[in-house]
Amino acid sequence: MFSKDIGIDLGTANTLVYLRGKGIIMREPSVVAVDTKTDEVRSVGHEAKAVIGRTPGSIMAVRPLKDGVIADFDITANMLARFIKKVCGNSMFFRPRVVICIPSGVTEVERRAVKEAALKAGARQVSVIEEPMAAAIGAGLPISEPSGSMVVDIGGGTSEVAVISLGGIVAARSVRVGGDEFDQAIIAYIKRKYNLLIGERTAEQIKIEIGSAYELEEEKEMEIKGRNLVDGLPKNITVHSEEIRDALAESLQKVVDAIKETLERTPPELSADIIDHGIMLTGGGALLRGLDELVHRETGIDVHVAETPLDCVAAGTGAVLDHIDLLGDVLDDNSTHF
Ligand SMILES: Nc1ncnc2c1ncn2[C@@H]1O[C@H](COP(=O)(O)OP(=O)(O)OP(=O)(O)O)[C@@H](O)[C@H]1O
Repeated sequence: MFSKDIGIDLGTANTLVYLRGKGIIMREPSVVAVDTKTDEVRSVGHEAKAVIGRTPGSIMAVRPLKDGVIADFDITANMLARFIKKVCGNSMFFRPRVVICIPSGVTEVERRAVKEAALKAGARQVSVIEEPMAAAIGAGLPISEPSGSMVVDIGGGTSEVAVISLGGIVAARSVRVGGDEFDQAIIAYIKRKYNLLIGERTAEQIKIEIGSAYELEEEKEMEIKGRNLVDGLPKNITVHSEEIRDALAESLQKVVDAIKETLERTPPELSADIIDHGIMLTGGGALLRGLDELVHRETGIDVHVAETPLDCVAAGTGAVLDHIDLLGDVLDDNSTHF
């Protein structure tokens, strides 16, 4: 009754925390600012993201998870601990039970490492849930029924495609392509075409403001600032949505290919269900304009975008906490008790 059970979506781009009975209570970028002289963590989340690309020599903004894997374990553990403290307060009197969702590409060693980090941060019991399963539950798909559902979760570091039936993953594919690669593709394009160097934050802004996967009814344009590689001076240019679509095409094709490969490996009865129910897109990448249309054109199947794509995974971990009796089976069975 007093326990603060929490669900955590530990993503490469964002970390979200769900508090049982309350809903999502924290959304922060998975970024840590570290003082390289003392190895001290200065700040995490929004505060740390604001300094990316703007840090003085001794302070470095790090993203401890990259491409769907934990690039720096100690910093990930530190970040997780700070986030858990933030939502549970400093008093660890009522230590939380934690359901944590991690990218499905992580190794067994990393999975154990994340559990350990959560325990070190004060959790009483830690269970892990696969990302596409959490996304499917969060998007409201009928995962427990004997009917096939397809979910495509496009995050920062990875895109996960899965077909789920009877509470289990029947076919799945994970590719290390997501919002980060889209941003890098934009940086490379602008550099090649305009000799202009832009930062990751600008590239993400361009993607969100004018990026698209399919022709737009009304094409858009945006003025951007960067550093001219010819004379080294700051420069403004105007970019158009058609150009950004070109820049993104190759990366998007990798996501489409992963969907097609998963469909090819799906048992025929479940394929029939997917044709009836359509494909569900979740994760921040699902917000890219026209992505549903592109996937529809390429597969011939109806595509739906989840209502709040960025929240699906966290909402899914929360639903498991709220209905542990019904959904507990989707957790890995060897939860770690302290
Ligand atoms: N409106 C938008 N259009 C396109 N991309 C967006 C939009 N809003 C957010 N994104 C992108 O979504 C990504 C973050 O999505 P999300 O929070 O689902 O990832 P994550 O769960 O942290 O990553 P992963 O699943 O790889 O661990 C970022 O790359 C961000 O730029």
